[in-house]
Formats: sequence, structure tokens, C-alpha cells
Amino acid sequence: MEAASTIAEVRERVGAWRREGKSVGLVPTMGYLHEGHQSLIERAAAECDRVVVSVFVNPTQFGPGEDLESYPRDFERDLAKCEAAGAALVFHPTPEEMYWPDRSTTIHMADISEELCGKSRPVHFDGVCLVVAKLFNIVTPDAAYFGEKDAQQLLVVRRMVRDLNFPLRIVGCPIVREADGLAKSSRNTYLSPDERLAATVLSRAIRAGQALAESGERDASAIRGAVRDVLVQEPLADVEYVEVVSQETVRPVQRIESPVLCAIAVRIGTTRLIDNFFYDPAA
Ligand SMILES: Nc1ncnc2c1ncn2[C@@H]1O[C@H](COP(=O)(O)OP(=O)(O)OP(=O)(O)O)[C@@H](O)[C@H]1O
Ligand SMILES: CC(C)(CO)[C@@H](O)C(=O)[O-]
Ligand code: BAL
Repeated sequence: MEAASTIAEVRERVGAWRREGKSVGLVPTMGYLHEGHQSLIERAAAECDRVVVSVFVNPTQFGPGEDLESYPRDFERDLAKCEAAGAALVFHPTPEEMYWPDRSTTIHMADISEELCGKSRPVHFDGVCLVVAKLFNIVTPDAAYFGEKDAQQLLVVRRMVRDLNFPLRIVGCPIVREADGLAKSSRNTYLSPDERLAATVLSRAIRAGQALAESGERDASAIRGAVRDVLVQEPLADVEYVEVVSQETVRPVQRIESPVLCAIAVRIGTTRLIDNFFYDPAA
């Protein structure tokens, strides 16, 4: 496995693979890797000849007052995890390598990036689109792998790829969880022992909603209610949203008649956590 910090090195390496006829998979990350990221890398390695993992804490997707500075970083550990999961190249640029100081181009995604997390993080998905579009242009992958844990991000990236005609496949990968159900996340490291225990309420709430949908309930407010009923039992949980939205429009639905996403965002202390399930009534 190799590491590169410049765009030129990545282009050279990928160009050589292309001349050998190899397919290329990309796994974009912000580092501090865990088994969730590793599952994406392993999936990419199973489906592509060469896998590039990007490790970049992207400043443009953080709003004022968010955790850009304190976001956990450990590049040496990340390298070992990438290698173990089957990556061929780790791209670890500086912000200066990724962004010209006088850059003038932005990507604004209307509508679907304004719901759910977009309400409390208004610049977030534009920043994600910008960096992901740049990574697609730098790496030119055949396929890119994203986790369903960041469900709205997955829908936003799919929409951008469709709207801007990026010639690649987007692969969504299932949520990897801790033994007690908590979705693995780099931000779990912010939790104190009490908060870590309290955080299990997210996956319990999601399981309650999912069980109700699977039992045939089609009233979205009943699903939201079942999820909230679990969340309110945890005194440390401060609920930001519980929503059932269309996978197509990301707008709230009243009845579940087409594929939906049930998504929650909850603060445990100062740490903002998310969880979700996808549900297709026809499946
Ligand atoms: N538990 C998980 N299961 C599956 N995929 C995951 C999981 N956690 C993160 N991913 C995916 O890994 C990719 C990189 O995510 P990122 O580096 O932001 O990690 P993270 O743990 O989600 O961090 P954060 O705490 O910022 O949410 C994204 O596509 C994300 O959806
Ligand atoms: C896709 C991504 C790597 C873009 O910075 C980030 O939003 C993440 O880690 O999910
Ligand atoms: N996993 C999404 C990156 C973020 O929350 O900024």
C-alpha cells in the first residue's frame, strides 16, 4: 500500500493502473477509521482491482461553531487500518492541496440537502458535494463507496452524480454497529462513559420504528411516535429530529407507500449523533 499527499501523485498512480486495465474504487473518509470505514474498504476491494481511500477532514462541510478543529485525527493508525482492509493507495492531502486560496466555485444542492441534517447544518451538504466532486475528478473511480449511516449524504451524493453526469457507480453500504447497537462513528470518542451508555438509546429507538414498519404500520406519525417514545426515556438525549421522509425527495411523508428513510439526530451532551433505517414497503 502507498500513501500520497498530492493530487499529482494520485493521478500518476491511477493513470498507471488504468494503463494496466485495472478498475478503481474510491472510499472517501475524514479519517479516524473504524470497522464502519473498513467495511467500505473491504467491499470496494472485493469489487474493484484497486482501492483508493481518501483521508481528509474537509473544512468546507463544517459550519461556524462545529467541531472542525477538535475532529479526531490519527493518520498512522488510519494507514494500518487501510492496509488491513485491502486499500492500494491512501490520499491524505492538506487543505491547501485541496483548495486554492481564491477558489470561486461552489456546489449548491437545493431541496434534498435542506431537510433533516441540512436544517441545523446549512452549509454542510454543499461542502460535502464540493469535496466529493473534487475527489471524483482527482481519482476518476469506477465506483465510490458510502455508508448508509450518513443516509442523507448518500442520497445527496447519488443526486449530484445523476445531475452532473459523473461516470461512476455509487455503492451504499450497511451500517456497522457496536455490540450494544450504537452505530460506529468517529464522534463516539467524544462521549463520556455515562453518555456512551445513554447513546444506545438511538439504536433502540431505530429498532422500535423499524419493527413497527415491518409489522405493516403505514402511518408515518405512528412510526415517528414509536421512535420518540424510546428516545424520551433517556434523560441525556436531546432530540433534534425524528423524521420519516421519501428516499426520492427527502421530504416528510404521511403514509409509507414508497421507499422511505426514517432518520434521527440526537444530542447526547454536546455530541450530535445520527442513526436511521431505510424501508421499502414493496420489498
Ligand atoms: N458505522 C458505519 N457503518 C457504515 N459506514 C459508516 C459508518 N460510519 C461511517 N461510515 C461511512 O464512512 C464514510 C466516512 O465517514 P466519516 O469519516 O465521516 O466517519 P464517521 O465515523 O461517520 O464520522 P462522523 O463521526 O463524522 O460521523 C461515510 O461514507 C460514512 O457513511
Ligand atoms: C464523504 C466525506 C468523506 C466528505 O468529506 C464525509 O462527509 C464523510 O466522511 O462522510
Ligand atoms: N460523516 C459525515 C461527516 C460530517 O458529519 O461532517
